[in-house]
Amino acid sequence: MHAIQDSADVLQLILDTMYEGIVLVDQYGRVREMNQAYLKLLNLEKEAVLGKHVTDVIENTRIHHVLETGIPERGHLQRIQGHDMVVHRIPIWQDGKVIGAVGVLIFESMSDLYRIIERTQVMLHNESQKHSASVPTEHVALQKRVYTIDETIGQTHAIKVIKQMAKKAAKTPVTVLVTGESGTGKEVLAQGIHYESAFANGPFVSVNCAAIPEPLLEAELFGYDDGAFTGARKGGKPGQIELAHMGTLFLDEIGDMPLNMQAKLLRFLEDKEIQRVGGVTKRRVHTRIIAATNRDLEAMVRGGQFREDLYYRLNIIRLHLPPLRSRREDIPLLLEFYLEQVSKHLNKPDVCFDSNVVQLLMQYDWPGNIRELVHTVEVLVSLADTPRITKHDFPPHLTKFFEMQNHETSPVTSSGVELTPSTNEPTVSPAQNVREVMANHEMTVIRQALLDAHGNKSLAAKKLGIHRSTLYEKLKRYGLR
Ligand SMILES: Nc1ncnc2c1ncn2[C@@H]1O[C@H](COP(=O)(O)OP(=O)(O)OP(=O)(O)O)[C@@H](O)[C@H]1O
Repeated sequence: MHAIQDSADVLQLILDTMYEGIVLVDQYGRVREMNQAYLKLLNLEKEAVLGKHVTDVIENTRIHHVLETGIPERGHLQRIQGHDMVVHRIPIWQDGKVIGAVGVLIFESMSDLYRIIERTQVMLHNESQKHSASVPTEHVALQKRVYTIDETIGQTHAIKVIKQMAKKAAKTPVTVLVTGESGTGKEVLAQGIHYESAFANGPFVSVNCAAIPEPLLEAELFGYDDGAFTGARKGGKPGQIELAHMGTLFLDEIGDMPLNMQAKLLRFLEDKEIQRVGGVTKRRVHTRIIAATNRDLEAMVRGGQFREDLYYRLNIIRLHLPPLRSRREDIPLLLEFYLEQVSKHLNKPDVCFDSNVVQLLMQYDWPGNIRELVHTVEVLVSLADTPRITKHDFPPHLTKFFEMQNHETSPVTSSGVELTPSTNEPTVSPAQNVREVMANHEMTVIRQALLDAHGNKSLAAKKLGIHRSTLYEKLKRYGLR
């Protein structure tokens, strides 16, 4: 890896790595910098934009107004190339004068926005639940629960069985292990259990064990006391376990928890007591644990990467969420639900799917499961030029999937994508089994996503609608780098 030369290189690298479009203009509104993401979206070369007035480069921009007013505009909608995009326009002040402005275009972050909104709702819900202890019960009844088990979408037999089991689990305080591929709804189900359990008045605390660097995980989970380490906050800090007191602790990606932390978690499960890092006293914590993973814990136990005793402690009630491709009848329900949600959010109430689109999407494999479906609906709705979304609006990886299917199926109609399961079964040679075909397809989709993301794995994972750790696993499995 080349050493990064100086701060200018670092800045350029940061700008060009971001997937938000960034434009910098001087006090006269002339473009001084535009990053790769923005250039790619506008389909322009950097040389063609530098020095030009921003109004000659970006449609419907108001960045020159921001230069005049000096007032930032955050989260505004701007129509570019027929699509509504969310932008920030930030003036740069120096010595009491506006010397330029930065425009940030967040053109692919609808799902991020929704996730923030979802989290805020959960936080608000938790807050209101905390305060509700002192208000009359009618107020509690009026509270809108964010996710109940019944609200989660799914009518297939497998899902109905899981919902029934989840309801039973909610009535007990025991540990639940939720398994299933990334994006199948493990956290949604965990929230459903929480809000229907005796812990519902307490907080739902979610910890992603894969997202926290190993050295920080202990302090994050168990908290720390005053002076536990250099830079430790004065007065110490409670850990996530303590914060989940009287509520639910959701340990996501538990399979990624390092062995030494597994031992500490096991001790907590046995004693129900925690000791903050650098602390001497023990604190009793009453919380229900729901753990989740997309990894094969049994294989990890056999391979010595996951403690057997912890596995048995966690695996008291096991709920396995099947991948979306094995419950295809739920796809139209999910499409309908998210179409309504997204079109409301984007203020495009008339948008609908061509019936053929739903039929096609039912045949897609959804490697990123429901998360990928949600993301796809967001992309389709936000980029739709006309109210009726057709197959021509599909993102490239979907079009490619159906082209491949067409290639493998016979006969195909003139439109090329009129596939129905009864008439156009994929022609799979006897030597190939379904698993092989699916793996080949998955490999192609991943390769394409990596190419599209110029090798940036986080971006590729985002495009695929899967978690980064899942992408790494798949790359390893397929020997891709
Ligand atoms: N049954 C469902 N009904 C409606 N939306 C769902 C359902 N299940 C999941 N979703 C949506 O799918 C997305 C992914 O769900 P969730 O985060 O629960 O998946 P996960 O299995 O925990 O993923 P990961 O393993 O990557 O953490 C979220 O946007 C969620 O709202």
